[in-house]
Parts: sequence; C-alpha cells; structure tokens
Amino acid sequence: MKIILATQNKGKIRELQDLLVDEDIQVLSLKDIEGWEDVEENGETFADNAMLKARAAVEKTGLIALADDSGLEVDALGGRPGVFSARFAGEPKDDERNNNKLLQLLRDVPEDKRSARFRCALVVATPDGREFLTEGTVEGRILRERRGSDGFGYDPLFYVPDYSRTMAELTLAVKNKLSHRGQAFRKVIPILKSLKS
Ligand SMILES: O=c1nc[nH]c2c1ncn2[C@H]1C[C@H](O)[C@@H](COP(=O)(O)OP(=O)(O)OP(=O)(O)O)O1
Ligand SMILES: [Mg+2]
Repeated sequence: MKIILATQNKGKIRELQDLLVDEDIQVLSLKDIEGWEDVEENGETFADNAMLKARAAVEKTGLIALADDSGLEVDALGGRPGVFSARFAGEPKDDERNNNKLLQLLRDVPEDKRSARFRCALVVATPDGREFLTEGTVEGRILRERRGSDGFGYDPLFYVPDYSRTMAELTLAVKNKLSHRGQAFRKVIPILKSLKS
C-alpha cells in the first residue's frame, strides 16, 4: 500500500513518517510531487482544512492521502491563533515570528492564565471518494521564553506539565506518544488497515 502525506511541513512529515515506520506502507509526501500548489486553507475548522488538503492530494496523485491540519488554541486569546496558527504573524509563514507574536500578546498574562492546547485533525481520503476524520488534543501552557530545540512551530513555548518539559525538549518518540498528532494518528491505523484489505 502507498499513501501520500498531504503536507509540505517538514516537522509534520518527520513525525508522521516515524509513526508510520512499523506499518507496511510506502509513504510519499508532497515534496516528492512535481508541480504541487498549496491549496487555500480557508476552512473554519481544522477538520475542514484537513479535508481540503487531503482531497487536493488525492486529485493530484490518485493515491490514498493523509492530511494534517493542526494548530494552537490559547485560552487567554479566546482560542486564537487556532486555524490561523501557521500565518499568525502574517505571510510568509514563519515559526520564529509566530512565537514572538505569541510572547508579545501574552506579555501581561499571569502563569495561571496561560493555558493552551494543540489540536490536530487528520483526514484520510481515498480515490474512490471516502473520507475519514480523526482528532487529537494535548493540554499545556505557554512559557515566557523558548526552551529546547527539537520539534517545530510553537513547540519551544508549549510546556507539557505531565512531562515537565516543553514539546521542543522531548524526543521525537516521546512527543509522538503524547502529542495531538500522535493521538489522532493512532486512530488512523485501523482505518488504513481496513483500506488494505
Ligand atoms: O506539533 C506541533 N508543534 C508545534 N507547532 C505545531 C504543531 N502542530 C501544529 N503546529 C503549528 C505549526 C503551524 O503554525 C500550525 C500548523 O498549520 P498547518 O496549516 O496545519 O500546517 P502547515 O501550513 O505548516 O503545513 P501544511 O498545511 O502543508 O500541512 O500549527
Ligand atoms: Mg498550512
């Protein structure tokens, strides 16, 4: 079986490839596809956007596609940046500037009000028109400075109380064990298995 990861994000590709390593599945990403043009992510929810990306990848490749739309919801910001996480500080999307903007907006927010969560929607779409959605979340809080250098995106600012570490201080394996993406992915496995047979 061969699937296409409908993402250009290197951090996601690394995590999803690691999650898929024990499955008997050949994995391509959009980086392997010539002439891929990003779809406009204009959905209202992570699920909507994952669906748009998965569908576009199926249409382009004719393969089963797995798309990820994910982001950060900060309670003190009323759930922002949410679906706008990637472009929080404008175009072109840039993790460094996004993290700076987040720190700036939360400058006067006290420790007990810095709660946040990562949310991930994964969509599996098939060439014969079927679509499957799974989701995952992980709770944490936003620190006042970056810690750690692994991971991507908002990981250096996202502290996971259960592990006393930021996401960027966790190994790939540990992050995949607890993350929003890891949780959503574990629900995808039985779906992929059912498509094989
Ligand atoms: O585990 C994570 N650790 C840190 N940050 C994360 C994570 N998961 C999502 N995020 C952030 C990064 C980006 O600011 C946004 C995703 O935006 P999102 O549109 O889904 O991805 P993207 O544009 O980077 O790649 P693509 O659309 O090709 O999959 O949320
Ligand atoms: Mg995107």
